[in-house]
Amino acid sequence: MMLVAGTRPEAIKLSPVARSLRLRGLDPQVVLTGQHPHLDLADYGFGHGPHVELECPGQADPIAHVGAVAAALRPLLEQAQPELVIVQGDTSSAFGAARAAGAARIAVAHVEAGLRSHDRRQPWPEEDFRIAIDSGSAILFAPTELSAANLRRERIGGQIHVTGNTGIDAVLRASNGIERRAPAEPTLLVTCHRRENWGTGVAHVADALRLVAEQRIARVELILHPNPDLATRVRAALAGCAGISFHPPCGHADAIRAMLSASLVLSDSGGMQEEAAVLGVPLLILRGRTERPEAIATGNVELIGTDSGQIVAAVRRSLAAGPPRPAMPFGDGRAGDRIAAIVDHWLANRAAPHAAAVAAE
Ligand SMILES: CC(=O)N[C@@H]1[C@@H](OP(=O)(O)OP(=O)(O)OC[C@H]2O[C@@H](n3ccc(=O)[nH]c3=O)[C@H](O)[C@@H]2O)O[C@H](CO)[C@@H](O)[C@@H]1O
Repeated sequence: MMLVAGTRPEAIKLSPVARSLRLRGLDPQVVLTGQHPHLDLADYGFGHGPHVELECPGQADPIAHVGAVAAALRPLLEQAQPELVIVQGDTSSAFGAARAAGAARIAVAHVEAGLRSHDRRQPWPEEDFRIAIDSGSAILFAPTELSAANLRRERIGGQIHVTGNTGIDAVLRASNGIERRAPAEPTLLVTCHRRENWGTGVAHVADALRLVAEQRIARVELILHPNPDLATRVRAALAGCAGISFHPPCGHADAIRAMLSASLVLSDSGGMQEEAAVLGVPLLILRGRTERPEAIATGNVELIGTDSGQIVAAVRRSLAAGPPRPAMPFGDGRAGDRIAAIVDHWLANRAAPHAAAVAAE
């Protein structure tokens, strides 16, 4: 069996699966596509095991990257002949791996299946990629009942299992022993990387952050993305603005520590919406739509978009409100164990027809 990951969030969300599979004696072959080059798996809870590198760095054109990953993975699949390829989420790495497996007639299991914003342009290309991965998967691990309902509505052919999101396993592990620490002065933690925000979105967010810092509404701590082009763009948009500190991308435990030390998080990240709900940290989503209405329903997370006036107003409102309570709409932290048990069962039953044929000879 093979696990394929390309980006930081895939490493974070596949590490609980890898750990639970290993505990069952099912040692997956780990393949890194290289979408986030120099991804150190140990920074994201994956441990130091052996892995194969495909050396396909992320490209400006995500469709081209899908093709590159599929082409690079295909010979490896032909040689290793895994029974199952496990992918996670909605990246070009995940879709490229799923396509290569499909072409080689190898079954695909999709972790975090069924997330839908119901708008193919927001987020693009992720909504397209996850729909395509789901439609070709034999096993679909839906994090919530709502994501399973999305799959049933689309009459997806594979087995659907509601397992919880493995990101919750990861955040509970990473936050173990880290206390929520209210900062002495109001502090915003900011991340912004979604493709639909690369143009005017980043500029509007930058305007809002400049206002927040200049009017001393809060201190701004901005974590840059591993994509160097994007990091340069964000830095340039905020150049010369006092009250804003830039930080390089960090490991998962440090990211969780930063969330727990902030008064408020502003982000277009998907995983941080799930984490904010669990950690009881308020988060404003810098996007027009979300595929995680469960996070909004907790009251800890609010969808505000990228209009600078609305961002500043929402920051003021949120800072004035009391801190929210932790909420667990995405699972109980045991998704990895459930997924490993289902994979184990699937592998055993898949082997049955062959075993029966051998026994009959
Ligand atoms: C459309 C959409 O929502 N798609 C998502 C997208 O991922 P995303 O938007 O969640 O991606 P990021 O924001 O990059 O990562 C977030 C994670 O990184 C941690 N973090 C952050 C800064 C840092 O310096 N160090 C860190 O460790 C942070 O705590 C959190 O755990 O792809 C995933 C994979 O397929 C999907 O699951 C997922 O639906």
